[in-house]
Amino acid sequence: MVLCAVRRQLLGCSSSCGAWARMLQRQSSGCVYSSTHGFNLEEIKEKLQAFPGGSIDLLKQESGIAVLTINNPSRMNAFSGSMMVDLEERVSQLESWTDCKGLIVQGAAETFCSGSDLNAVRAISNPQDGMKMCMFMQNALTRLLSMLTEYFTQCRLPLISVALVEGRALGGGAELTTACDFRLMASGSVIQFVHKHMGLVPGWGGAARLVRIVGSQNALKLLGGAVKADPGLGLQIGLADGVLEVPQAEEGADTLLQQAENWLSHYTKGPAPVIQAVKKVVLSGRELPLSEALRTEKDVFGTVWGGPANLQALASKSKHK
Ligand SMILES: CC[C@@H](C(=O)O)C(=O)SCCNC(=O)CCNC(=O)[C@H](O)C(C)(C)COP(=O)(O)OP(=O)(O)OC[C@H]1O[C@@H](n2cnc3c(N)ncnc32)[C@H](O)[C@@H]1OP(=O)(O)O
Repeated sequence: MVLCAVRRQLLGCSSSCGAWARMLQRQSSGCVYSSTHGFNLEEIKEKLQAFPGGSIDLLKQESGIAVLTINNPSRMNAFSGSMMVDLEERVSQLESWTDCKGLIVQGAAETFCSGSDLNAVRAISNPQDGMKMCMFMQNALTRLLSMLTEYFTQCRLPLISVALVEGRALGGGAELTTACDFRLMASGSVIQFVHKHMGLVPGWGGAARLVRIVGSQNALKLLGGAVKADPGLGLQIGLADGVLEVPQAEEGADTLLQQAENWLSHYTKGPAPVIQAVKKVVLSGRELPLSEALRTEKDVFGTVWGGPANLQALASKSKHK
């Protein structure tokens, strides 16, 4: 009890010990949902594994840029239950990759993702199972984007991410694009929140993130109208951060993935600790109250001030006396 009182005093936290303990437990688990929400990770993983098909493949490269591929081409890269479990495990792998700087999320076979596997959706269409799948995917995608919430106040995946959208990103696939910092759309591609046509709204956190990306009016139009956002509209409303030309068959043209890596490398060039610090200070500036954001910035600044990259930069400028 004393510890709670001290912690409350130090942090000005007026919450009860119980709430603080629950928050710490959620914070330490790094997730939005925990057992206090009736969320049992192992139970939902077992249920999702019952719907096999496809995979989520992860390639970690020397450059510090990883490539995550949604791989279920026979189903337009629809997310089977086992792919949802794969995704959570790949996020955990990325969180333990200390040299990470960037991530590109793409789909296999020239398309992005057509959302949840409808066969799985039909089988778990009861409210209880739907809620559990929703909480599972929200936890995984919140960690992927390393969004800061009142429970998840530590950036565990400080990399800069890009959704490389080719073909179609529909439903949960559209939501997955919003769990990346940037979206690069190939010519002819479409991002469409088709949820309304399914009698649904986003459940993987896509609505909350979409409002932050395009604003509430544009989000209302995209969701209310199930609007097909092509690259032109995407650029216009800020949903897309760039448009890539699909390379023709001629030899030597950069693939879409190479174009995306070239684009991302402008922002990930430099030592991993510095790039990771950039993501952390931007995240906290975006999502924390000002005083907390300033404290976080101070703390992150302290991790790079006088560090190897800083000292090397100073040494290289020593001739400028
Ligand atoms: C939280 C959101 C989340 C949820 O509520 O759980 C969702 O995402 S719900 C799902 C939302 N997604 C959709 O509604 C898209 C459904 N698919 C389509 O509309 C079309 O397939 C397409 C993506 C527009 C492509 O159309 P087309 O080019 O005509 O190809 P096919 O329709 O023949 O598809 C090829 C093949 O792929 C199978 N497929 C496609 N999408 C899915 C899917 N989401 N789930 C399962 N299977 C899917 C489709 O059935 C075809 O298979 P075969 O019939 O065996 O050839």
